[in-house]
Amino acid sequence: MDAFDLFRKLGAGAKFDFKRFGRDADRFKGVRSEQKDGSGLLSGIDFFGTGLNHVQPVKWTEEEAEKNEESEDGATGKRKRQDEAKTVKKTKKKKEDALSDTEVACGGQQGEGILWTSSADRKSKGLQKMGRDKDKTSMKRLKQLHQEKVNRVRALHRINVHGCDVPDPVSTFSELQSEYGLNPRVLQNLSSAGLTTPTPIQMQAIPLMMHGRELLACAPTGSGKTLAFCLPLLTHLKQPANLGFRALIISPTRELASQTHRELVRLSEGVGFRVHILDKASIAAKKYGPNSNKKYDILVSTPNRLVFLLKQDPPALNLSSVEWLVVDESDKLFEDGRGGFRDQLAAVFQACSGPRVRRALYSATCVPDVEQWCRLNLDNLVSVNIGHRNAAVETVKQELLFVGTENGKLLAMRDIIKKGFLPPMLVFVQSIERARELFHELVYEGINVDVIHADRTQQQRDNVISSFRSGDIWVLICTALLARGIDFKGVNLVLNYDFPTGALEYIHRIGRTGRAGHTGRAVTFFTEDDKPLLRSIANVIKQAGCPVPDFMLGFKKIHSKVKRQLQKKPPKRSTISTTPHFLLKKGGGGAAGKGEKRIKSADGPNVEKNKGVDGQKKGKKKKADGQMKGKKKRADGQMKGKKKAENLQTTRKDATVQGTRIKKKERPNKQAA
Ligand SMILES: Nc1ncnc2c1ncn2[C@@H]1O[C@H](COP(=O)(O)OP(=O)(O)OP(=O)(O)O)[C@@H](O)[C@H]1O
Repeated sequence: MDAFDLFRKLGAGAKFDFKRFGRDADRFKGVRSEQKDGSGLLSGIDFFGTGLNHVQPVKWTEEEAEKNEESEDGATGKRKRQDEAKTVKKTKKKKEDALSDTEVACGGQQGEGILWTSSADRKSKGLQKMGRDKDKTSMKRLKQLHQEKVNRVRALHRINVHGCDVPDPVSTFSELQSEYGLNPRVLQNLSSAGLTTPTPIQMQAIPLMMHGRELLACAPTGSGKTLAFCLPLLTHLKQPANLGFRALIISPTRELASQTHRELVRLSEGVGFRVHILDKASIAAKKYGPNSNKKYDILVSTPNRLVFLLKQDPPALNLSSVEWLVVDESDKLFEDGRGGFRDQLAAVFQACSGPRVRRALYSATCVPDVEQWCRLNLDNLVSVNIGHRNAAVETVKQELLFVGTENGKLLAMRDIIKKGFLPPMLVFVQSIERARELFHELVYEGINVDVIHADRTQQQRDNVISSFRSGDIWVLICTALLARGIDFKGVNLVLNYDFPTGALEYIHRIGRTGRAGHTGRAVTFFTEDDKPLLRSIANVIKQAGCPVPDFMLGFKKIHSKVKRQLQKKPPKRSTISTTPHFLLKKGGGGAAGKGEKRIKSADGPNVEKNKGVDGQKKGKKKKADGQMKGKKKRADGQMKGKKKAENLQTTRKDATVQGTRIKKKERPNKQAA
């Protein structure tokens, strides 16, 4: 027996993989059988060119083998039959595939003996069907891999999305240029502002808005929501057009509106967009009324001013060209009753009557009411949440401090000042009256302190804000007016002198520090009176990873009705003031502000209703904090003018005021009203 015979015998019955070993078969000059039937295909091959065909017929496929075995069994039964049917189907398919493969492999040259083609040849001739299948599979696989990558990015940045056909998040600002046509000049403005990488909310919300999707976005305080809605607006509008306002942004306070306005102006520098903010109603009516030239593109406003203009006859503003309506601090604007803006918002939505209007709602907190409204009213809504909903920002170190009584608060506050703190500090109180009282207590401590609330004139408010930004004021006492959206760079400490009226207000208040990745600290005083809300605030603190005593978490949960009541009407607290009332009145210090006259705003009664959030008091006679008297004005104890001494009374308090003023002179407050 020669080597060939031996090899052939050894190889008898073995399957030969022609796909893999086509070259070898070629080398050994295999001959193709003329039989078309696959079963005879291999038996016709003379592997070794001996002219003899001793090779045992080879079973065609494993399936066929199985089939044969089954039929030999003679097994019956439904399941078996089903299995058989399946197997037959599979076999048929495989056979077809094999046949077509064979046909391709044979090059269609029948009757000339088998001409084995190499695998390279077969590839080149294209195993078309297999190729197509392969393409499909690889496309599917690629898609799957891409989705996995997108999911990983979202998980990494804690981006949660709900909705269909959500575009992929972007990871750089330049992607916005290449994929969505962001104006290169805007990109340049971004980088000049030092903004290089998008924050998580920007990564996901910007592509969504670029695709024209209506959106409910919820992301922590200081996480860059403003940019997340400003960039898509600028891209969508492309360039200035004299069509009237095409984008509208509503903010709950005048301070926030002007901050957003500034941001838009900065971003669109060099592009030419006309970004406006509603100022005085009378001027606005002329500027934007029916006879205006419509040379404006983007409007930022508080709801009250806007509604005031819309309600004029004829309306002093036309919003029918609006293509994007953005509601910032959406949960605040959806609040109804006192302090809320629901009715005004409804009027604004109605006025944006154009067929192409898209809406986006943003906030750091989200309430079920807003979510439900969005589900019912927005088109193909997508909701985006970054991290946990309604959670405090994790970059703030939060503390709760029991201070016993109202007097205890003042002592604790003085203690903070005495021990030393790093300015700037924001101090929140629950009412305008308490803001004044605290101011008059602290102004004698010799620190740069000022106060802001809705009863101060717009000019005073603007001055206070810019002084605080520039570092002239170190401690700023405020009401809820500054709780939302205001972006003071580098606030180091937020002090909740009065307990917040709920968890959401707490989240916004403490969010004035620890912004854009910076760290901050928040201290919250509490007394027995604050027990009902202690549990929910403690939960927020715990969720952010800060320690809270366990007993607080165990307090009884209060009914949501009680919560709502507390939100609207915080507990009555005894006065902060340590000076008898009659002395304050006599001195005109106005701690209680009793001498103030309430003056109706040009914005109508709603402003009055919403004081503390969106109010500007106007009129011929203005008195802020009871400080202005006739022509002589004092801004919360900081007196100006030549005849300051006239205002000084012979009270202990006024003597101290004088002392404070001397200190103030050492650090002149340029912006003081
Ligand atoms: N991509 C970015 N990279 C770095 N800083 C950014 C980026 N985007 C925004 N910022 C900065 O982060 C700060 C906070 O942004 P912004 O005021 O938009 O926060 P916010 O999410 O609207 O907060 P709030 O809920 O309190 O209104 C701003 O000073 C802004 O300039």
